[in-house]
Amino acid sequence: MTEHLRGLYAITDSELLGADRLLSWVDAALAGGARLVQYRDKTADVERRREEACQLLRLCDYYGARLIINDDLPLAAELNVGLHLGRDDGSLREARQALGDQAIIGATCHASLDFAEQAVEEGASYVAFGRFFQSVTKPGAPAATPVLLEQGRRAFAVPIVAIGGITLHNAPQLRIAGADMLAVVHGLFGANSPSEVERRARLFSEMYQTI
Ligand SMILES: Cc1ncc(COP(=O)(O)OP(=O)(O)O)c(N)n1
Ligand SMILES: Cc1nc(C(=O)O)sc1CCOP(=O)(O)O
Ligand SMILES: [Mg+2]
Repeated sequence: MTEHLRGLYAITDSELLGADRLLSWVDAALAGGARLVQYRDKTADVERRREEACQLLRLCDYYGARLIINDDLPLAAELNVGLHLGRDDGSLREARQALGDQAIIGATCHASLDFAEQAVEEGASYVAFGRFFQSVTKPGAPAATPVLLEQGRRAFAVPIVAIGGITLHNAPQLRIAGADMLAVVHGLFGANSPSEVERRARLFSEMYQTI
């Protein structure tokens, strides 16, 4: 499992990527080296969500990457994939029990080492800190600073994910501060073509081969 928890973590956004773009933009991110894909769809259309998640799972399988579902434990359990939970998205312990030992389960920790400690205790596979920069996708997310990544590295054995406003320009400082994964929405998918998404994904991924 841990070999997937290093490098680029591509997160979809239902407002940014309509149904016409979702698969080809994610395909490009995977072709560029993304190791995890999070399906983050905030709509209530259960059937479409299930269908899109199945299609994304097939793509992830093809590229040897792993799929994570945002917020929705029943869907993650149905597809036997990973799950990301925020502070108000339900119990990590229950999710771990439902999905089993091998599932990748991530937890939002904002800028709090205490939240991270609790998440690790409750069975999180990785802890996510952020937002590190101004985010187009989630402008109201609480702010964090890169020193938190250094502290998190020292305190926890699980991989550390950085999120929030990450671009090719500002990512290296997070990589250097200790982020195992860079979780990116707009800085990856806010592009006009799949070839541009693939180019960005390749450059994010190369940060984990060269530093
Ligand atoms: C990798 C990663 N980190 C943080 C989040 C944010 O989760 P949450 O606070 O539950 O907010 P929503 O994404 O549900 O709007 C995430 N999704 N992924
Ligand atoms: C979904 C999410 N969670 C965050 C947090 O800080 O917990 S920031 C964020 C948005 C990430 O999108 P972008 O890469 O476009 O900023
Ligand atoms: Mg959530």
